[in-house]
Amino acid sequence: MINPLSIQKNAVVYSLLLILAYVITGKLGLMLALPPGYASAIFPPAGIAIAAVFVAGRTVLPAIFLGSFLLNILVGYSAGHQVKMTDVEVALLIAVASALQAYLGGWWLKHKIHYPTTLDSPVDVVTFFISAPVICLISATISVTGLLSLGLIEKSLFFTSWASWWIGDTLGLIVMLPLTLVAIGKPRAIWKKRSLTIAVPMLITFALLIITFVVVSRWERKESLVEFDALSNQISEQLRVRFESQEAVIGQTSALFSYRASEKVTRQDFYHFVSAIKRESPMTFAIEWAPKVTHRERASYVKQLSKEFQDFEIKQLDAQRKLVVSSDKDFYFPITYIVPLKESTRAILGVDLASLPDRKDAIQRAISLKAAIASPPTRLIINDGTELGLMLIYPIHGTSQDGVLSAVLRANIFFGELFKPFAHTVHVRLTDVESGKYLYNNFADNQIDSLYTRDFRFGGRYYRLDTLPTAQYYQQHRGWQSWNMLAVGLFGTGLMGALLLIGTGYTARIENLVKQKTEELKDSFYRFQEITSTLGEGIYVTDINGVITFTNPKAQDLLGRSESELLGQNAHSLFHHRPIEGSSHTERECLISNVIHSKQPYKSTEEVFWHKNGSPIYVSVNSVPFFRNNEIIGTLVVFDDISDRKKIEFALRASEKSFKEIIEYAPIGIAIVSLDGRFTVVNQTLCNIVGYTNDELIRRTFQEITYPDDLSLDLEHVQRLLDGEIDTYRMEKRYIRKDNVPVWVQLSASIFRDENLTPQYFIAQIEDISERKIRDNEVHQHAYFDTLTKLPNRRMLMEKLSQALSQSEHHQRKFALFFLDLDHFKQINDTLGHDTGDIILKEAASRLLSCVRSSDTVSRLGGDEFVIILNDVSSAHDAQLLAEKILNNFSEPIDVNGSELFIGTSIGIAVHDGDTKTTIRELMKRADSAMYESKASGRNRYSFYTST
Ligand SMILES: Nc1nc2c(ncn2[C@@H]2O[C@H](COP(=O)(O)OP(=O)(O)OP(=O)(O)O)[C@@H](O)[C@H]2O)c(=O)[nH]1
Repeated sequence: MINPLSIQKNAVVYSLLLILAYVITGKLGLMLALPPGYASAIFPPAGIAIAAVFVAGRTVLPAIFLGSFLLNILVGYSAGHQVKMTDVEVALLIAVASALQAYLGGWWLKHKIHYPTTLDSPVDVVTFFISAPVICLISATISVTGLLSLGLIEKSLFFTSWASWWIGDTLGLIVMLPLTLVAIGKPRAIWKKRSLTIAVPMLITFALLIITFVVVSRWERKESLVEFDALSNQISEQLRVRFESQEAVIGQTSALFSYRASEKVTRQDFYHFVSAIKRESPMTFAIEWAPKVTHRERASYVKQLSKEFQDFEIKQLDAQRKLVVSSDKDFYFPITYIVPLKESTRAILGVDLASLPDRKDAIQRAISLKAAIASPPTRLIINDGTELGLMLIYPIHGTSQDGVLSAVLRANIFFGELFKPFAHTVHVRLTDVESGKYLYNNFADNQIDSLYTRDFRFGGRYYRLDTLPTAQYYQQHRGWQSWNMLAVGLFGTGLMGALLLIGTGYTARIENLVKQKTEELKDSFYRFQEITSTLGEGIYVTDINGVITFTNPKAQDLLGRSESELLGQNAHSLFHHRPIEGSSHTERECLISNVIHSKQPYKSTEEVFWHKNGSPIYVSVNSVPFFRNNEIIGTLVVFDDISDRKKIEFALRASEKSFKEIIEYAPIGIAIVSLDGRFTVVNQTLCNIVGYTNDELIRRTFQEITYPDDLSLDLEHVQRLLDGEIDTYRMEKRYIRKDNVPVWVQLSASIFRDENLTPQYFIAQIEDISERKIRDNEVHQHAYFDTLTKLPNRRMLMEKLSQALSQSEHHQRKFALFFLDLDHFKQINDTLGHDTGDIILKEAASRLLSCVRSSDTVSRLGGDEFVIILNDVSSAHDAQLLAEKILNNFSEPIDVNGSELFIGTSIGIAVHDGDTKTTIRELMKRADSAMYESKASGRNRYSFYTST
């Protein structure tokens, strides 16, 4: 919690400090001012004040006002030792101007350069530098105009005063703002740091500058006073001459008395003689003769003088300095002769010189020393009695009358006339050393010390001549070099400050940036290290020369080398210089290292690195170039141990090889068939089965080489496989060999699906079953067909009969069963031989077949017996037609080895009408019995079974 009381207390302390700083730096600044006036090359408080407003705002204005006021009062006080009303007015005026300037300047800077500021950007610093002289126009203009209107500076000095004021404030601001900010500015950390980098160099430069300025300005002042010294000497010399001239005047006058030693010097004599001398010495106000008159002689003396001057009396000054008749004294020195004698001097005739103590003293000394003695500065009796002057008194003794001569000198005239021509350039002060009284003084009130002093002895007294250059002299002889040097130097100091601000700001920023970046880098390095240390992949970083600069623990582990064994080594030479087989490759040929040159990432699924123990490590590698500012600076290589994968690969390759071999050498045909039916992999056995070479076969589809009759069933199965209804199927089918011969095979097919159960391809196993088919056919033939005639045998007949019977019953269709027995066949056999008999039998079978439709069945029951199933018989008539056709056919002779033979057949016909109760056996029996009927009826005929 902030204590409001402590804030107030702080505010008071800060205000006091600001006032103190203002007054002290102001006083110091003014000490550098060139006389006359306020022309200081630097006025630090102006800068402090503006900086204070810039930092703290307008709350500091009262302190600035007070500081300025006190400073100017102090200046006025030290000048005059007492504060006059004008001093107060000036101080108030300047305080208002200073506070206004500080307020507007601080506000403007705050507006342009936001506070808190590090004041280090060139834009801010230039803004400050441009703003400073503009801001400082305020106080200079207001204050100097004020001083002019108060009559404190001459019109002619206005511009130089204004300019030096303005420059002083500007330089004060330029120099002090950075220093003030160093002292109290925020951000504190930055400004505090700058006390060494900015404040110290600036203050040292500042101090050196001031020392140089003081030395140079002293020298310059000395130079400027050369003329003053000459003038002072001139004045002094003239004064000496003038003093001596008065001694001469009095000496010449005394000669009159020596010359007329025995006679009385008459007024006439005196007038004539002294008037000539007086003409030669116009600065002498009057030359007087005052005889010594004793009290006893007083009456006669007065009486005698009264003849010339009515109401003559010996007079003296009373307490009010009024001339009254002298009181009685032992003796008197009444002024008797006076040149010039005019209205103003006539009044002092009769005045007893000895009635005034200082003059009496001089008279006595003159008489005793017998020399010209000057009186102390004294108020002359002439005019209103206020005028200062002195008298040079010379004793006359041993002549007709004793007395004193006195030369009266009016200070204003006597010295003024002398000093007047120098008045513009030199202040003169002439002091009577003994009394300390000034005979002449045109020094200013506040000037005490002189620059030139000379002592004189005149009339037995000591006088001191002091001279001092006037403001005008200074004005005319002012050497601006030192001031200019100081101003330029201060500007340079400010400029140096500015450069230091920019420089230190830049340095601080860079330092901070470096610090921050270092932290970030450290952070990111630790993070990087942390991440990389936990990674399953090996990582190493190389510089542009392929030298390792970083490795992670996994890389060290995989390569079997410690970090120190890896760092600083060339990665390629150390563990990637040769492949498993073949000769070593150079780093330039190495694709991982070549990333440096190609500037493109390189990815390899398989590379070989070498373990320290000499064993190969199979790795996948990702080599990425590192760039900084578009310049490649190295590579980051991430590698992963793929030994496990490699083992599996080897195993797979081996198993694939075995698998291929198995397929290749399998005794059955094996094929991988794409989903659209194309053979993609086939083995030799399959090629052999279908008569195509491997290349020919894999250009074909199974559809192309499937026997057309078998295709639909095959495709049906395939569809069911694809639909997932079945996993495998088996079928016997035929392919068409390359030579167009169908070949029977047994196909076993399955489908391969990926992990998403999406069908990928078919796997087909194909077995050549041609031989089995033939065998089966033969067996079938034997089982169901008669070997001799190739007609269906009894077994087949029975099956066919069964079918016919069921179909007949099902469809309510009729069929007819013919039972045939060749007539007298035994006889043929017996006479012509068994072979002939066989021929007859085959011919009979052939003729029977030629009489029926393909849908009918002709079978040999055995011996010379045949049975025909005549399907779809609409009536007995159909059977009758066939019977007749057969008989007719049999009527044709049979050619056996060139001999014509005739054979007849007896036919028995049983027509089945769909009666479900009738069995095969019954039916056969009926046909058989009908046949017997035909035999019995004479053979070579047909009979229908009748139930009677
Ligand atoms: N050549 C030959 N003769 C056979 C074969 N099978 C049976 N036979 C003879 O066929 C003759 C059949 O005679 P039968 O039908 O009994 O007598 P048939 O001479 O035909 O007189 P009918 O039937 O009364 O006209 C027998 O002599 C059998 O030996 C055969 O496969 N080949």
